[in-house]
Amino acid sequence: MNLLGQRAPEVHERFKGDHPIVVEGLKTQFGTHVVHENLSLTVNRGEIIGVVGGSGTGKSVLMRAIIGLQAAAAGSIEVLGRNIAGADPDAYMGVRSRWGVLFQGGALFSTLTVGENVETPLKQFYPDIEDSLRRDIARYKVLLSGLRDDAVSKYPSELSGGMRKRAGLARALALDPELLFLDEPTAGLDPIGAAKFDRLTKELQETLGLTVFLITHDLDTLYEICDRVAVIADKQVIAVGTIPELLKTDHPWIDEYFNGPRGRAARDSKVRADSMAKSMDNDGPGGP
Ligand SMILES: Nc1ncnc2c1ncn2[C@@H]1O[C@H](COP(=O)(O)OP(=O)(O)OP(=O)(O)O)[C@@H](O)[C@H]1O
Repeated sequence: MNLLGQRAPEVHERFKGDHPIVVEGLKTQFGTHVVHENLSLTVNRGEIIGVVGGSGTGKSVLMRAIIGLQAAAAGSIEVLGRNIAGADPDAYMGVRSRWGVLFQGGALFSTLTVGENVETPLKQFYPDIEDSLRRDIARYKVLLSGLRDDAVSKYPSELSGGMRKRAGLARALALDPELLFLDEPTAGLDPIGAAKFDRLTKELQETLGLTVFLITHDLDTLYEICDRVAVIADKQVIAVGTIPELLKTDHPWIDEYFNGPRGRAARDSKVRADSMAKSMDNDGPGGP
């Protein structure tokens, strides 16, 4: 306990197991409206898993259940080896400090500057950190998220949509998380901004060793950075695998999603990008 009576997060080692998220037999519902029924999903450590599905199929509710914000009517949810559904408040706070979340729209506090937004989780979980150190950590996370130094003192209303996403990402990274949850991070961004955000996500995953749970409708994101994709339909995860693996399934939604006009365009653009990268590699630095 610190002087304010708050419990500091327990000291822990990084999770070394193979599966930082294991959901089994999950049921969620609002009144009589059942969103998930017997849903299971296992996420591999270090991967970027894309989560797709039609509107209203329960992608965000699944994320909220995994991070303990949505009660499960049945089933089990294990995050970083801890049972989330039945965790007591202390155990929950201990594991809660080990993930970061970028909600749809960024969910920044509008009355706080970007820097203060990023400082918020640090204040909550590490209230004993000195002010100047906390400010320095926040500034570092802002830079890590690809914003300029002067963004630290700006208010969310002074930022573009893309910058707000990066500010939300900086806050999600505040506690050096092992898991990063991103809910439609490229929604509303222009294609160039979206591609930059994708690259940033990939770089962070690789350099910080993150596992990323990424909800998206963006086919380019799936092709560019996701190791596997989980498809939600009919209240369950109906398939999970690499895109080539998913293409072999004969579910009509998966077929239409990946083989429809947008799916084909995303695939063609990925093939073009790969072949350009290959020819640049072959030409080498001295090539034409
Ligand atoms: N707090 C809530 N109260 C009642 N129903 C809710 C609540 N939150 C979500 N729902 C319902 O749960 C279902 C799944 O919602 P969710 O937001 O997870 O869908 P989604 O797959 O993320 O959709 P989208 O792709 O449009 O963002 C929807 O029918 C939604 O109306």
